[in-house]
Formats: sequence, structure tokens, C-alpha cells
Amino acid sequence: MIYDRVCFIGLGLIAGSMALALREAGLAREIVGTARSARTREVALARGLCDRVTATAAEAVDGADLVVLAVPVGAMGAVAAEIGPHLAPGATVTDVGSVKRAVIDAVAPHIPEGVHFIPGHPLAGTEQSGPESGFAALFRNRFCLLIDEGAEAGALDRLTRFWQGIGARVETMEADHHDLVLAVTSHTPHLIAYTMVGVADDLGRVTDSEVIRYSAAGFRDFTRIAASDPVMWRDVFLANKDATLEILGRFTEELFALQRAIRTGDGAQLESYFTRTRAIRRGIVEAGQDTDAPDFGRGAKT
Ligand SMILES: NC(=O)C1=CN([C@@H]2O[C@H](COP(=O)(O)OP(=O)(O)OC[C@H]3O[C@@H](n4cnc5c(N)ncnc54)[C@H](O)[C@@H]3O)[C@@H](O)[C@H]2O)C=CC1
Ligand SMILES: O=C(O)C(=O)Cc1ccc(O)cc1
Repeated sequence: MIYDRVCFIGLGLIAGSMALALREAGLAREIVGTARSARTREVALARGLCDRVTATAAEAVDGADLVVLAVPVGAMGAVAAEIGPHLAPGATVTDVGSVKRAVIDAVAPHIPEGVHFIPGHPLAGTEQSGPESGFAALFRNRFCLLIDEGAEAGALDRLTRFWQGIGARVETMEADHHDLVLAVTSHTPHLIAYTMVGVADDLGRVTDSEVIRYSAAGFRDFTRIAASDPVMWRDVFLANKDATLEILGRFTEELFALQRAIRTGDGAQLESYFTRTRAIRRGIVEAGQDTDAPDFGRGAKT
């Protein structure tokens, strides 16, 4: 047992997966949860995500020694303002938001003296959302990044052991660096997927069924990613504006260069570009850094 009482604010994919995994691993004596809608709270209880649910976040954090903020990043500040006065001295507050600097700016002012705030981000998820979508194996062999900006060593060690206990590989990172790395690896790719699916949808000739029926793996994955939660992703782009715009600027420059190569028939440029990108993927796989192993407990992704 690492924590006595763990509290989840927001009971969707990430909180649900954490709750199931920590129950399986026996890392907490009691799990308390809260969500705005009564239906979400009922499903969470019925699925055994929580021992107890409360109607308000203020009630939920009472006596908790770990509080996990698992709401869209745009809602973190309001949640922190609500729970701040009710946090137990010595408690740790963490979050799982996909963006870190904006969340720290929104949450930190509401964390009282004597409470540890250690922002986090598990690099694991799916396009699903809601209290039905969580599963215990989600974090197995996936990275969880913790932001170590002056965190107390004991509290950081405890949260690290908690994430390791539910299968994650924990690393620490600085918040602005996190936001730039994630803009490259996750946020901009999601935007590209949204755009590509939008383009296909705009082509009147391509009916929905044709798009799915004749799509090879690449586009199929785009449609999966573009089915992700609209509110969550709206908030990610608004919260990680600068880094996303920086990467999008570079992306469009490269895209224009490739567009020009196609128009002018410059096959050598296309081939040399694709040769370089192929080497990057092979380098990642050979270095054993491809954590997306198909056998991490859930079977192959659909
Ligand atoms: N879905 C994914 O693949 C991943 C998501 N994250 C991050 O985790 C956090 C939670 O995401 P999911 O669990 O996927 O979302 P979800 O949509 O499955 O669950 C979100 C929960 O927050 C509640 N909520 C929404 N708006 C709220 C508000 N304004 N005030 C209070 N509660 C509110 C919802 O009712 C729900 O219980 C987000 O910050 C997201 O950026 C991190 C890694 C992966
Ligand atoms: O479903 C996918 O492919 C994802 O990329 C999941 C995901 C979404 C958001 C995150 O911050 C981390 C992981």
C-alpha cells in the first residue's frame, strides 16, 4: 500500500484505468471519486472504479493523501480552486493533463502551503473516453512523465512508486520541454489526423463507407485518432498554443517543400526525404525505444 485514500476528480478513461490498475495492484486502501454527472458516478461505482463517490470535488478530497486531477486541461484551474481549501495537510495533488505549463499556471496558485503538487502525464491513452472506457493494463510499459519543479523528494518518490506499481516507466521532465516534445509527438499529429479526416469528409465523392472500407492502415489510424474526445483536444490546443504553432509552422514549411517536389517532378528530393524518415523509424525500433509493443496486455490496437 502506497497511499491510504486516493481521490480521482473526473472519472473518464485515465482515472478509470488508474483506479482499476491500482485496485489490482493493491496500492490504496480506499478509492474515492467524483464527476459532475450522476450517471458517470453511477457507472464508476458499478464498474468498481471507486469504493465511494461524492457529488462535489470539495467533499471528495476530504482526508485523501493522493488527489488525481483527471479532467480536460481547460477545467484543471476551476477544479483546483474548488478543492484547494479542503486539501489535507501533507497530501499530494497530481494531474494527468496532456499539457503541463498551462496546467501548472492554472493549478499551482490554489495549492495551499504544506500540500505537494507534482504534475504528471501518462503517455498512454486511446480515442475512447468516459467511465466505461478505462482498463487496468493501459499504463503497462508506458512512460509517465512527472514534472519535478521543486517537488519534495519524499512526495516525488512516493508518486513515482505509485506509477511504477501500475506498470508505468517514470521519468522526470521540465514543463516547457514536455510541452514542446508532446507538440511534436502527439498534439500536432492529432491535428494532422483531424485535418486529413476532415479533407476526406469534404470530398463529396468519397462516402463515409468508402473511406472506411478502402482505407489502408494509415488512414484507418487517422480515423481512429480523429474520433478522440473533442473537448479534451480543444483544450490541448488552446493550452499548448505556442509549441503547437511552432511545430505546425515547421510542418507546413516541409509540406510545401514536398508539394513543390511533386509539382516539379523532383523524384530525387522525395526519395531522399523518405529515405531519411525511414532511417528515423528504424533507429527507434533498433534502439528498443518503441514502447508500443502489441502484447502489453490488451491485444493489438484496432
Ligand atoms: N485520452 C487520452 O488518451 C489521454 C488523456 N490525458 C489527459 O487526461 C485528462 C482526462 O482525459 P480522459 O480521461 O481521456 O477524459 P474523459 O473525457 O474520459 O474524462 C474526463 C472526466 O472529466 C470530467 N469533466 C469534464 N469537464 C469537466 C469540467 N469542466 N469540470 C469537472 N469535470 C469535468 C468528465 O465528466 C469526465 O469524468 C485530460 O486532461 C487529458 O488531456 C492524458 C493521457 C492520455
Ligand atoms: O490514442 C492515441 O493514439 C493517443 O495518442 C493517446 C494519447 C492521447 C493524449 C495523450 O496526452 C497521450 C496519449
